[in-house]
Amino acid sequence: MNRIPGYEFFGKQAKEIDRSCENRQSPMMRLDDTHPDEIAVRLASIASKAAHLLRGMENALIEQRVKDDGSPSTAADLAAEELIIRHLNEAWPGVPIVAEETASTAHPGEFFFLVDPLDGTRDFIHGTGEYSVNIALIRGDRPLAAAVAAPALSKVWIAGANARTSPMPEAGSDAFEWQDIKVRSAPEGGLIALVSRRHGDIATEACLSVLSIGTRRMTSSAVKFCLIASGEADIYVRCGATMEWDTAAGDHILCCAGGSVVGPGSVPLTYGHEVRGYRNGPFAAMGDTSLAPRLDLPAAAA
Ligand SMILES: Nc1ncnc2c1ncn2[C@@H]1O[C@H](COP(=O)(O)O)[C@@H](OP(=O)(O)O)[C@H]1O
Ligand SMILES: [Mg+2]
Repeated sequence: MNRIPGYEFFGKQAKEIDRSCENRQSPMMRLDDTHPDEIAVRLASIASKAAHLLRGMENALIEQRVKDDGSPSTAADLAAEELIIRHLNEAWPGVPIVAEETASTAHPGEFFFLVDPLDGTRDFIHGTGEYSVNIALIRGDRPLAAAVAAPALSKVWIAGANARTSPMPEAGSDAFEWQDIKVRSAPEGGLIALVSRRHGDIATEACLSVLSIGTRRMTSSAVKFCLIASGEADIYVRCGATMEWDTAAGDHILCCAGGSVVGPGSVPLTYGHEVRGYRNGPFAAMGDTSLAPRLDLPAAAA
C-alpha cells in the first residue's frame, strides 16, 4: 500500500475537508466482471472527492517543495493523493496504484492505476484554476477506464467504453448528469491547437508548423485532452517531458470520444514503463485522426 511521508503533518486541514465530503462506505468492485463504464463512474466519484478537497485548499497558504524534475509539489498534491489512494484501495483492494507523489512505492501489475492527484500544480499555485485530477485504470499497457476532474471549472469527464462529461456534483453527492461527448472533424478554416501554458519547446512548434492552425489556446493539465474530446479544440502536440499519469486518463477519454493520441510513427502510447520512470515520449493528441500522417514527431522527448 502506498504511504505518503509527512502526510500526517501536512494533511490535517485536508482530512477535515475530506471528511466533510465523505459518503457512506462504498462497496468493493471486481475488475474482471464490471463494465468499464461502471468502473469509470466510480473513478469519477473518487476524482470528484479529490476535486472538492483541492478546491478547499486553493486559497490556503501552502508550502512548496521542488521535485527532482524541477516541478513543484505542495501539501495539496499529497492530501489529494492520499484521499484517492484510500478510496481506490477501498473499491479495488490489492490493485497497484502508481501515483505521482509515491510512484516508487508501487509496481504495475496486469491491472494497475495511474494517478495524478493534481495535474498542473503550478497553475494551482498561481490561481489560474487550470488544474485537474487524473485517474486511469490500465489493463496490460493501455487504459480501460478513466476520469479527469477539473475542480475550478466544475467539470468531470470519464470514459469506460463511452466518453461522457458531467458538471461536478456538490461535495458529498454523486448526482452526476452524464452527457456523451464526441470529437469534431478538423475544420477547413484552421485548427484550434492547445498548447501548454508553461512548457513549450522548439520541436513542438516545428510539428505544429506543418498544420494550418487558426487559433492557439494556452491550457494547462489534462483538460487539454478533454477539450479535444468534447469537440472544443482539434490538436495538442507535446514534444517536451511528461509522465504517464499526466496523459493516461486524458488519452482514454479522447480515444473513446473518437480521437487518438499517438507517439512517433503514429503508434498509440503505452503505459506501465517502470524501467523508464514512467516518462512518455513525444505525442500528439487529436480529434480528427486523419491529421496523424501529417505529423512528424521526434523520436524522443525534448
Ligand atoms: N521536466 C519535466 N519532467 C517530467 N514531467 C514534466 C516536466 N515538466 C513538466 N512536466 C509535466 O507536465 C505537467 C504539466 O503539464 P501542463 O504544462 O500541460 O499543465 C506536469 O504535471 P504536474 O503539475 O502534475 O507535475 C509534469 O508532470
Ligand atoms: Mg501532477
